[in-house]
Amino acid sequence: MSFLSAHPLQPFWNLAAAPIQATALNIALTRDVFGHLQQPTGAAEAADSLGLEPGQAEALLELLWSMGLLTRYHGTAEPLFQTSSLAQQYFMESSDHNCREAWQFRYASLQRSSQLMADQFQLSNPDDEAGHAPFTAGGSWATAARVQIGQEQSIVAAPALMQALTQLEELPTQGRFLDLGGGPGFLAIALARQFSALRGTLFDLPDTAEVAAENIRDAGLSSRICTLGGNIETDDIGSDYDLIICVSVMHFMAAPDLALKKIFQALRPGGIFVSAHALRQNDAASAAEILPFYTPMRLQGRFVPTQADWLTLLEQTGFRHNRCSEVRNTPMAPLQLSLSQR
Ligand SMILES: C[S@@+](CC[C@H](N)C(=O)[O-])C[C@H]1O[C@@H](n2cnc3c(N)ncnc32)[C@H](O)[C@@H]1O
Repeated sequence: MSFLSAHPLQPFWNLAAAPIQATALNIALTRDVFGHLQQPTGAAEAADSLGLEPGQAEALLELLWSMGLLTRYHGTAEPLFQTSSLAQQYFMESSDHNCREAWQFRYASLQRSSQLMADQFQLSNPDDEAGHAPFTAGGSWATAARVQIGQEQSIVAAPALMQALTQLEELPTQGRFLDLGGGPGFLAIALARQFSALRGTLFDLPDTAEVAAENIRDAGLSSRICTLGGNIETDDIGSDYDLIICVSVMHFMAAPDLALKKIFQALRPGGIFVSAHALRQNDAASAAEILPFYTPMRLQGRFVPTQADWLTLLEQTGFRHNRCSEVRNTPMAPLQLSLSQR
């Protein structure tokens, strides 16, 4: 089941992610990935022959597969990757149709032109704190919650998620909810507005929880939603919740299995856990919607599991009735909304 079609901003999120795909192709051509993958090869073996770390190779090969440049087979132990007929035809030196140098020339010259254009219009490089993605060094979640994630959540994510949540029959509409890693708080605000018998807690890092508290106060909902500042991995997140919602937060957990156990224990028996995260998909077209945005995170060692691995982890934690549906009109890429019961 999937909720709605893509957001009108989708082509523009894609534009922002296109440099990741272009960089991946440039890496592949520079390191002769297509020459090395003439036979179906696993990521570990490819890593060896390409001089990469196994995790690096896996993330790169999966991204190239989603771009139609590799074919992926299901091997017995791990997926196998082989140069696709398209890459064979256009990106191999030995081919009569080789366009490898042509593409790299255009790539480099358009990159230079883009920089020249920015210089001509005196566009400065955003080098201040607000310009950094918060998951890179120097970035701040609280600044992002106030500005960028604030916009994303209030204008795109919260309306999309509310549309999906209100269609879930099992969603508790009274009692206590927790928005774990809730950022600026607009989803918690929307939830409290929609269901007047729900009271909530928003948990996030202390500086970010303060931003949420301001937004909740501005929305006139301080009596129904409280905020709790802390670290999910080390601090108490409360207990006896009827509903826990967690959107795009697990990527940042060093030990996602332990975070899930904590979530499980914080629910009352029978309570509902709704998670919405980008999960890696099995078909190339779906993977192509997600990987340009999430491959850099994988390369930083962040948690971006496959949908199957996520469902297994939920089950191993003790959650029951786990199921996923897709929400397509979210910022950047579709999210998989999973619903589970303690
Ligand atoms: C990508 S944002 C998602 C925010 C919000 N859930 C949304 O969907 O818009 C990730 C959030 O997780 C929070 N976060 C990351 N690591 C955390 C940790 N260890 N403890 C508490 N919150 C954390 C960040 O502060 C941030 O608000």
